[in-house]
Amino acid sequence: MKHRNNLFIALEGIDGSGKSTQTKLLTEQLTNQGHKVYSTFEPTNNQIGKLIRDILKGNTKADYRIIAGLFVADRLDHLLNEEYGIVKKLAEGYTVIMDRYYFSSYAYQGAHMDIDWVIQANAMSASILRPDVNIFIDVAPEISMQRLHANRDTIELFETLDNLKLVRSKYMEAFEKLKGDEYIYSVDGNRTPELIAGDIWQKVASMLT
Ligand SMILES: Nc1ncnc2c1ncn2[C@@H]1O[C@H](COP(=O)(O)OP(=O)(O)O)[C@@H](O)[C@H]1O
Ligand SMILES: Cc1cn([C@H]2C[C@H](O)[C@@H](COP(=O)(O)OP(=O)(O)O)O2)c(=O)[nH]c1=O
Repeated sequence: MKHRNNLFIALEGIDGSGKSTQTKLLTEQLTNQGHKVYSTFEPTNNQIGKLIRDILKGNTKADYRIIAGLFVADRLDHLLNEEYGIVKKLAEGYTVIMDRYYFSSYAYQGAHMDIDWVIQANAMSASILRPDVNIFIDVAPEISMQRLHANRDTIELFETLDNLKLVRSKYMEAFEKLKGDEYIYSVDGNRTPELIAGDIWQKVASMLT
């Protein structure tokens, strides 16, 4: 395991698993400890990410293979953009927290097509930047659906119980396939935000110099 002053951390999980909540708590914790933090998310709010969100809302129709390709393109821009790219942010000494990265594609696009194809399609991103740790917030699909319905007006394309169950199983399949290449830390997300944040902080702190 790497011990560094600034890390590249990816948070993963099904919809409603608490990634945004934990990104916020981890950002606060790291900032309090004096780290420079850049927290960001995929799909992005940039041009390709906006097109993806439009498709997810059902406003624009696109074949699932095109959606997979758009996520690849959005991710490469997110890494390489000269203004806001993550490669640049890491070089500037920021710890980068990503709310979703390529494991989201393996799980969500892998639910609709050959997972090995999705992994291949993302090989360039993986060769540019692998997270120091992929943190998987593991929540029962039934619980995350309850959270989404309690807190949201709109439910997106992938947010049905059957799909969340399928996506969770695809995360597991991808973790198993890539366990030799990737560092994966799974945390029980069926608890209070504070308990989950405590486990995540312990893990991250143990990786920092
Ligand atoms: N551990 C938790 N227990 C109960 N509710 C939670 C927990 N974590 C987040 N929530 C709530 O569930 C909803 C989804 O959480 P969010 O952090 O937005 O998840 P994600 O980013 O993974 O979709 C939000 O309304 C949030 O306040
Ligand atoms: C990054 C990524 C997200 N997605 C999907 C997962 C989500 O359903 C949707 C939007 O992501 P997000 O805004 O993170 O939703 P949530 O906060 O509910 O988790 O995009 C993919 O299908 N593939 C990807 O590579």
